[in-house]
Amino acid sequence: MAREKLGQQELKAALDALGGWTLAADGLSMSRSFVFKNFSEAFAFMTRVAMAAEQLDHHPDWSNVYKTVDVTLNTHDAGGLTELDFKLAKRMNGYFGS
Ligand SMILES: C[C@H](O)[C@H](O)[C@H]1CNC2=NC(N)=NC(=O)C2=N1
Repeated sequence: MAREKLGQQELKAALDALGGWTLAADGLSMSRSFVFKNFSEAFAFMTRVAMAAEQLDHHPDWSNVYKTVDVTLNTHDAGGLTELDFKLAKRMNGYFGS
């Protein structure tokens, strides 16, 4: 259920409700850049997200340069975006504070 690809309308609604994330041109993934005050804060965020990712068994594609964490989410198995991506994205927004 949680790993089923969302339909076009579900996807639009979920993205609007979430806030801050951009849908890729092909519609198969979504991305957000999180910018922190410094490296420590960026890495603390990544640590919290890593715990959540393990809990959900759902993991981000991400990179970190100094105080910026660039994240892309999708569900490989489903070949697109699923409920799980939105669960993880919501946690990230929560840890970030918006
Ligand atoms: C076996 C295990 O459940 C899968 O490999 C999980 C792990 N984490 C995952 N994370 C993401 N982002 N997409 C997946 O399809 C995925 N699959």
